Amino acid sequence: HNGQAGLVSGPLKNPTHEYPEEPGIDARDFQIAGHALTDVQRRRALDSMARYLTYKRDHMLGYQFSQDTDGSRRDLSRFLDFHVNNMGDPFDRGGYKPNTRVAERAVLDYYASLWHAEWPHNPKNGESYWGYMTSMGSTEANLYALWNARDYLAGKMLLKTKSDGKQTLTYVEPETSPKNEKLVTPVVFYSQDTHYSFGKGMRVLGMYNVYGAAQKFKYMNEKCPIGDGWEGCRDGVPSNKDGEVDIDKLYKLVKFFVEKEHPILVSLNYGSTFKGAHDHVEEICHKLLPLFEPQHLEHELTFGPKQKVTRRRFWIHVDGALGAGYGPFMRMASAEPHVFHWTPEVTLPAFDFGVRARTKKGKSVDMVSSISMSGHKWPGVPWPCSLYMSKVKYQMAPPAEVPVIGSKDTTFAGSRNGFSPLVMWNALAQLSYSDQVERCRIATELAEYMERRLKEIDITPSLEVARTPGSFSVRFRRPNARLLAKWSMSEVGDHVHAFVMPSTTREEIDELVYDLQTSDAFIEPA
Ligand SMILES: COC(=O)[C@H](CCSC)/N=C/c1c(COP(=O)(O)O)cnc(C)c1O
Repeated sequence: HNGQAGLVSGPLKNPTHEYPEEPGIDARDFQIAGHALTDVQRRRALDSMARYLTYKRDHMLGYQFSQDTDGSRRDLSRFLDFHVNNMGDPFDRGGYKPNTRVAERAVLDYYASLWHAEWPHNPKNGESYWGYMTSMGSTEANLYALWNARDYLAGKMLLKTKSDGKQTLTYVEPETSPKNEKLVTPVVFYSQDTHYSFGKGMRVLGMYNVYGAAQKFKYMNEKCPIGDGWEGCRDGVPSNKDGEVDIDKLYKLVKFFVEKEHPILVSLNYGSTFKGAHDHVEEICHKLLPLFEPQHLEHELTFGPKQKVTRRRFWIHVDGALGAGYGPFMRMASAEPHVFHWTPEVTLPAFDFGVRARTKKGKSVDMVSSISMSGHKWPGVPWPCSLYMSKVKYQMAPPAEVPVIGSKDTTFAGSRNGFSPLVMWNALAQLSYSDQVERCRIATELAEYMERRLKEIDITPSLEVARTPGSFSVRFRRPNARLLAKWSMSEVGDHVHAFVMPSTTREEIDELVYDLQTSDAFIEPA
């Protein structure tokens, strides 16, 4: 239509843009313009979408999205009659009353307990947890972790609680001068297997990884502390073949930047994107703590106006987008096989707020500052959402009390999804810890089954099947585009992965194995 006022033409019938098409979906059925579609037109479009999604749901093996939606439609469709919005801090009442904060807080408490945080949230207790459910996926939770860490490490504003329990904003801004710039410029360490959205977050926040910091602060003319050279750190800290961060190289790089007086931000994967690997969080924390003593542990920063604040100058974040959802239950089963009647193939590393290390003087230090987890991966919420969790003592100052929403707001967004907390709550409320362990057992057995069946496929060249122990991701050589689309495969180089989730079935695996044995499975049509 020409955008003029008055009569407008009907929907365009011949799209001028060549959008990517999906078989079974005709873009022309979905075009909308000046005239409303008839009910028949709308229903035809929606029916075609339902048919398309049904097929794709039943053939989705390529992403770590559980396809079971835990009865959300059955139990929660009535809530689509409400305009819920959890804007503001989840622990405030907030001015917008159609909200589901009580469910959000219950979900946060559930994971705070599983992740060994002090709960319930208590603004007067710096050691107690604080967190919120995001409107985006773990990309938002990781972005928030980077932002929280950056401002904490730079000595920026923090929520403070006065003796009378009232929360005030203590304005702290480091008295930086050019010579002090390094004091407030954190260097971000993460493995090369880290999700690409982490790099997005760093660009948004103007933060530096090892390579960027070496460039900005002109360390490139010094010998890189790891053999790979500075170029070898461009995309993060090198990983091993299983997708876990190389601990020795991480240590050497962190040591280099501690000695340069930078604050240190380390993000560790727990269930990495492609290989489903678990960084050894507890071992890494124990190895790094001596580097942080004493200057990075109790560092006094002089702030204006003439305030001194003691801060840590390191932050350990755990990107548990996938693994923070199952990790607690896998570790429960490993710790008490007699209770759960199953022992996982490996004991996954400790990863949460319960990880502590001892200083040289024997003082016990809590090491993990924040955790992110996607709700739409292991738990099965049918759209992107996540949890961000940290501690009150690290919580950033909100913009001053926000009268318009009747709440302080330390979350990232303005309006916040209030439906996700309800879906998460409903999913969690149906399952006991034993049920959760059973989900892990079934998924593990299916991952082992998939690995075994794929390895039985005798083709040349080999399928190169691989699975990191303890991972639900089975990797193999990339098949043709038709099979990639059929199974929604995620590819890295000339390999793909199939992720086994609680919704995966043996039938799906058998059909995938059949497909991979067809004569053209690895041949692209001319
Ligand atoms: C190829 O797989 C992906 O890109 C998925 C997102 C789609 S679900 C697989 N992973 C997202 C992800 C993210 C980003 O989470 P989302 O924003 O929820 O997609 C953060 N951290 C890790 C370790 C991740 O694996």
